[in-house]
Amino acid sequence: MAAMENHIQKILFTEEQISQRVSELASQITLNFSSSTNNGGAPLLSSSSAPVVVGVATGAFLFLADLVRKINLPVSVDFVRVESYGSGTVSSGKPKISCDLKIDVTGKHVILVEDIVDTGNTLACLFEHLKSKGASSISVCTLFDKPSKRKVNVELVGEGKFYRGFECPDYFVVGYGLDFAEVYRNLPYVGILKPEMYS
Ligand SMILES: O=P(O)(O)OC[C@H]1O[C@H](OP(=O)(O)OP(=O)(O)O)[C@H](O)[C@@H]1O
Ligand code: HPA
Repeated sequence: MAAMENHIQKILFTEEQISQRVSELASQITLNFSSSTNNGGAPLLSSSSAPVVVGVATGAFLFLADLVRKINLPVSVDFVRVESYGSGTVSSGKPKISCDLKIDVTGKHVILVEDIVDTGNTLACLFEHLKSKGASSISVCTLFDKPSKRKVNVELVGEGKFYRGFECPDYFVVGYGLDFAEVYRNLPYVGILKPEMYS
């Protein structure tokens, strides 16, 4: 067994389950944004009306990379960096945007891609930010959703939709982008750490 696997108490979502669900989410997004199709073939959506897919760094980097490769639309891709957990397991409650978008999203459909929505603080902060930039719709695509921990709910903007991969039980989870103190993001699955790894 590899060293990092010895740190894991339990796997909650396997690599195969994640891959399958990412494909399903990508298909839903492709379908929802395809206004017309070419004899059942590729969507005719123009690149100017195709969505801007914004990954929330760092956690969403793997999910974003896997998701966009399965979306059959001429999307643009960008990142925004927001931090609120530092090296702990509890939200500071005050997310900070430490790196802004490169793409101008004025009048564009934006899909925010998150690894996890937990308290909702990060999403709420990003929604205010994107609304102030004039995005015409804001959707969320999160691989994990922990509704039991929610403190803030966001109201979707325009035709925005909420795409959710899995409901996550009330554990602090790591892997597939999710970290504890910046470690474990490169695990291909998602699980919980042994209690001794927090000390
Ligand atoms: O709903 P919330 O309680 O706000 O939590 C969700 C956010 O927390 C994590 O980011 P974090 O601040 O740890 O930064 P990271 O992406 O660099 O790990 C995660 O990647 C989400 O962006
Ligand atoms: O469960 C979690 N794991 C890692 N990062 C997180 N950020 C919010 N919730 C989590």
